[in-house]
Amino acid sequence: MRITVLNGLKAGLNLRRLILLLAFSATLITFLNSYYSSYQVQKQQLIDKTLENHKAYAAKLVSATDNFLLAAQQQLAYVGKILENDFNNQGLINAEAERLRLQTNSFNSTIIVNKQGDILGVSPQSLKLKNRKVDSFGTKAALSYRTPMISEPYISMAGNLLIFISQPLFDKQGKFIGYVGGTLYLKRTSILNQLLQVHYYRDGSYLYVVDENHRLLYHPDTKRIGEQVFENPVIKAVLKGQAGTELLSNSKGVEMLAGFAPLTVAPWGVIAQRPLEDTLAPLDNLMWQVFIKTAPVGVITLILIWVLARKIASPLRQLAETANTLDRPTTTRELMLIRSWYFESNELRKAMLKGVGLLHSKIGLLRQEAQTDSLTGLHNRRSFDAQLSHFIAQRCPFAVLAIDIDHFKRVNDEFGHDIGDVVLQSLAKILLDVTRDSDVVARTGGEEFIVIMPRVEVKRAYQLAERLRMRISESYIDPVGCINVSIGISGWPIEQLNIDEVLKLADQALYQAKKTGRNRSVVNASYGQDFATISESPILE
Ligand SMILES: Nc1nc2c(ncn2[C@@H]2O[C@H](COP(=O)(O)OP(=O)(O)OP(=O)(O)O)[C@@H](O)[C@H]2O)c(=O)[nH]1
Repeated sequence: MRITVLNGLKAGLNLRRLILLLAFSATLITFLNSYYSSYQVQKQQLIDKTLENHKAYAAKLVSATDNFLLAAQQQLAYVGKILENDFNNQGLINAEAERLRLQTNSFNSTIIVNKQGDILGVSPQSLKLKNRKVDSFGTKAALSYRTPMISEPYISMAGNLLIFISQPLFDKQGKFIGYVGGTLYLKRTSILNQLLQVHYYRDGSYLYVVDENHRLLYHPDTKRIGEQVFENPVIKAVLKGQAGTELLSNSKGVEMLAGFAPLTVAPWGVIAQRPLEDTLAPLDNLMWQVFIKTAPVGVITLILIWVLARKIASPLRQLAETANTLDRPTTTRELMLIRSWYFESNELRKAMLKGVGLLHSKIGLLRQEAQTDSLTGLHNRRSFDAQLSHFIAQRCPFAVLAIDIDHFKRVNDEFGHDIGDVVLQSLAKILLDVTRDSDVVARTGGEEFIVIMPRVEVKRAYQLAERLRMRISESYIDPVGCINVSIGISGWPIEQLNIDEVLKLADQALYQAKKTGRNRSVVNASYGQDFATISESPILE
């Protein structure tokens, strides 16, 4: 039973495992939760910060580009001022075209055109455009619109993708006489892409510029310059004149954090963006560092929880195990040895100790009651049998006296049953008084008693029986007076005799004593004729 219970405790759920489960899961959930929420908060902060930075970055680039375009237009206007009074001076025209390109480095090429579209001046000369008629989209548009202009991108007569910035020329009367213009190459080195490239970061951030036709005017991937991009929410927003931030998927499906702003001088938009993955890469590393730093503390915490769980569960576990064996005599000592170091387990142990004390005293009482004759306090039949078995098991020889009160019915009849009980109690006292401590005195029936005398031979038993009988017959029992008893004697061991036969022999001898006149002791005849003779004790009536 004990083994089964212990196995049950080991195999199934127990307090220690429950505490461990609870503490482990609470710790793990707390750790994961704080780890996850800290990751989420930091991620959001990083995204917000990156978006804001890129918005500011786009705005800064817009301002720089606006300034550049304004400056470029001012330079053209200044050349116009010089030429309007002297538009027939070919030398001046050549010199101004050259100065415009080389002095400020704003343009890749410059041209000065009359109102008929004849190219009067060009720089660099290598373009070989002088005296030719304008033929490209931008140069023709400048001729027809006659206003300060920034063209959309187009392929020039010389085969370059470019934009054309122009300023109309008017004479003193305000009549249109031609224009001065400069190109910015989009795919080759120009002041514009130098300006934008300055802000190229190595952290994965990049920017691009689009015009009103969704065409890329600038992009770090020069192959894409000139490409039109329509399915991009940020481009749509910036071309509507909006500035802001957005987390979007680009044309290649890559998640981007974008800040954007529109130009004021041209219908263009600047978009600065950074892949989300690149933005979050340092965070992943940071979180890994946090994990590495917190892991030892986490492991130590789990070990502490494990140790504490054992310590908390240990006394309760021992109490639970002991609770299954409360009837064992060693239980109290086992309970005392349990280290109940906290209030509840200590109270439980105290309660169990109290319970075990009560249980043991109750068991003792019950055992005593179960073995005692309630009227006389002598051994009862069950206890007598047990004692007998003990002697037999120990191979201890003994003599048996079967004692019966003579004419006890008369006592009952004359004095009543209660007085009869008093007589029985008095006889029990006399028997205890006369016999030795090692003898077993039992009341086995109404007025029948048996005395077992260990290590006493039958002959000696007869002498003792006689002494006993004499003592009883001399004892005055109020109000009955003196009573007599008859005693039958047998002994063990005798070859071939078992215990029932020994008792039967004692009974037979008692019957013999009654039959031959009562108030006498008779040894069973099977112990020899001598005993039969000596047992003819006088009848005292
Ligand atoms: N007071 C009392 N009487 C008991 C008790 N047990 C048995 N008796 C009585 O003991 C008497 C036994 O009577 P009998 O068996 O006739 O024996 P006896 O009168 O002693 O006569 P003999 O044994 O032949 O000498 C009966 O009257 C029973 O009622 C008991 O516990 N208390």
